[in-house]
Amino acid sequence: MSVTLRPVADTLRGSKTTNKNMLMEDIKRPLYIPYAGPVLLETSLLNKGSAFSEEERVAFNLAGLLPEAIETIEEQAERAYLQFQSFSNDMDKHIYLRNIQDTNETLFYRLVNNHITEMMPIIYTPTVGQACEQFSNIYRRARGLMVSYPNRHRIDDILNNATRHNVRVIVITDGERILGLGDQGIGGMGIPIGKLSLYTSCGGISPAYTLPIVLDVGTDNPQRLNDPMYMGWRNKRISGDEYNEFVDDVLSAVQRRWPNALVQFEDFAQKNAMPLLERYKDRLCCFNDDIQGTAAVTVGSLLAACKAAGTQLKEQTIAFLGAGSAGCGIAEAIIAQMVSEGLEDHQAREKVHMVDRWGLLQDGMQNLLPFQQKLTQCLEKTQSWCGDNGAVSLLEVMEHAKPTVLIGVSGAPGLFTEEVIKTMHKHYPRPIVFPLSNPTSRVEAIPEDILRWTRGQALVATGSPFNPVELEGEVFPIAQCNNSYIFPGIGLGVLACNADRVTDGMLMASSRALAECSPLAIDGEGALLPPLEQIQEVSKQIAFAVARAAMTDGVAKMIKNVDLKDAIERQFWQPEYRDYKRTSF
Ligand SMILES: O=C([O-])CC(=O)C(=O)O
Ligand SMILES: [Mg+2]
Repeated sequence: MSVTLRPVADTLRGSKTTNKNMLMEDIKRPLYIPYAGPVLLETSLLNKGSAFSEEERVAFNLAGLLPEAIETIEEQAERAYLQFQSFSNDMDKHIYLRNIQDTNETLFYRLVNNHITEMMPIIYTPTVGQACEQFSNIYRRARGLMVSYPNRHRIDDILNNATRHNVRVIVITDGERILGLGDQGIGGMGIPIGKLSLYTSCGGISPAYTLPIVLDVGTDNPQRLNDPMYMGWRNKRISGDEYNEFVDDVLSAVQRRWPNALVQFEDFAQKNAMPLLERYKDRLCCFNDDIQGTAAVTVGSLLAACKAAGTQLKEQTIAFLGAGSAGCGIAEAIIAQMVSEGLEDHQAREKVHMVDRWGLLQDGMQNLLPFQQKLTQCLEKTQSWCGDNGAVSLLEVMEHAKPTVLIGVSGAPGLFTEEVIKTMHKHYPRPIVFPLSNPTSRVEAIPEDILRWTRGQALVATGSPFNPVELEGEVFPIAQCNNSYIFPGIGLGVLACNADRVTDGMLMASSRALAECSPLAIDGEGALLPPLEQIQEVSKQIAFAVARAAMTDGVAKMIKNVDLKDAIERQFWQPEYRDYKRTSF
C-alpha cells in the first residue's frame, strides 16, 4: 500500500505562500550564457540537445548541428527510456545513463526522476558497486576531481580546474572501503558520483552545486594494481603521516576554495573513517555518511517500527553483527535515542551487543579501537555465555541476550544463518532483522530466507534493494534502509539554512523526521519506509527538521525572518530547461 505524504508546504508551519509559483518564475527567467555552437552542446549542465528552440538555434550558432525536430524534455526522456530498456544487463544500463549524465544533465535527472524505483539501483547500489570494480574498463569521460598524491604540490590548481564554481556539496572518498567490496582505488569515484546523483534527484540540490572527489592515494588491491587497464596511481597506498598530511592539505584547500560547502566523507576504511570525522567535525561543515548517515536511517527505521508496535526503542534489546565504524556509529545513535527516552547511559549500553569476527565485544578484550571500547559488555553478565574458546558467538548472543533487533553491518554474506534467526525467533515472536551490508552480494541473509525461517513474522529491512517477498499468499514489502533516505535531506536542510556544521542534533532530527514519514508508523501496516516515489517530499521534511535543529544548535546562518519552508522549496532544483539568452562571447 502507499501513503500520500502531504506536500511539505502544507504540512509545515508558516504562511501559505505560493512556493511553486515562485519557483516557476525562477525557471522562466532566462539564463545569460557565454557559450555557443558545439561547445554549448558539450557543456552537460547547459546542453538541451533537440530541445533548443528555433530562436536559440539561431542565436547560439546551432543551426545544422541538430536534427530538424524541436522536442520537449518529456519527448527526449521517452526516447531515452526506450533506449534504456533495450539494454539487457544492469552494467550496460549504468553506462548508458552515465553517458546521458555526462552529455545532458537536465535530461538525465528528468529520466531518473520519471523512473526512480527502476533506475536508482542502476545509478546507485547495487550496480554502482560493479561500476567501481570496473571503473577503468568502462571509463568514458572526465567527471569530478581526481586529486592524486603525486599531484600533491598543485592541489589549489586542481580545485581551480573544477568545472563547477559555486560548489555547495562535495562527496569525497579515498576508495579504500567501497561498499562491502573493499579497496577499489580510483574506481571508488563511482560512489561520489552516485551519491551526488541522489543529492540532486532525491534532495533537489542543483547539479551545478555538486562535486565528486576521489583522493588517489594508491591501492592495495592486487587485482587493480595488476590490471593493465587501471587508470589510477599504480602504487601501494600511502598511510600514516603521509596520508594524514595529504588529506589535511586537500581539505584545507577545499575550505579555502569553497568555505560554505558541505563535505560528505564516504567509504573510507575503518582505520581512517572515525579519526577523520573526529578531526574535522568541528572544523568543517561535514559528516560521515557510513557512520552517521547509516546510523540516522537505521534509528529512523527502528523508531518507525517501534511506533507501529506501540513501544519505544528503549524497550528493545539489540545485537549487531559487525563492530566497525558503521556498526558502532549506529549503536551510539541508538543509545542516544534510548537516553532521550529516559534510560541512563549505562542502562542503554547494556542493551546493545556488538559482535565482530572475534565474537561479542567484552570488557578487557585486546586490540579494541577507541570507539569499540565504549560498547563492551561486562564479563559478569556474559561469562556464562562463552563457548569453548572463551569467545561469545552471535548464536550465543541470540540464545542468552534474547535480542529483539538484529542488525548486520559486517560485509560478510550469509552470517545470519537459519539457526541464528530461528533462535532469535524462538525467544521473540516479531524479530526486527536488518541485514544492511551492501551491495546485494554482501547481505547477511536474503529477506526471503529470513521470512521463511520466521514464518513471515520478522520485520526485515535491507541496505540494498530487494523485491517484495511472497510467502504463503502474503506479500511482504522489503524496506531499503539505506542512507539514501537521509543524506539528500541533510544536504537540502544545510543549504536552506546555511548551516556551517552538521551536529548530532541535526542527525537525530533527520531520524525522527524519517520515522514520521513511515507508512507502517502512520497506518500500523504497510511498508516500513516510504516508497521511492515519495523521496523528494520525504527529503523536504527531513530538510525542514534538520534546518530547525541547526538553528536550535546555533550553526545556521539563516537571515532572520526567512521562511524555512520557502527556503527549502526555492532551493529545490527540478529538471526543467530554462530559456537562454546570449551574452557576449
Ligand atoms: O552506498 C550505499 O548503498 C550505502 C553505503 O553508504 C555503503 O554501503 O557504504
Ligand atoms: Mg558508503
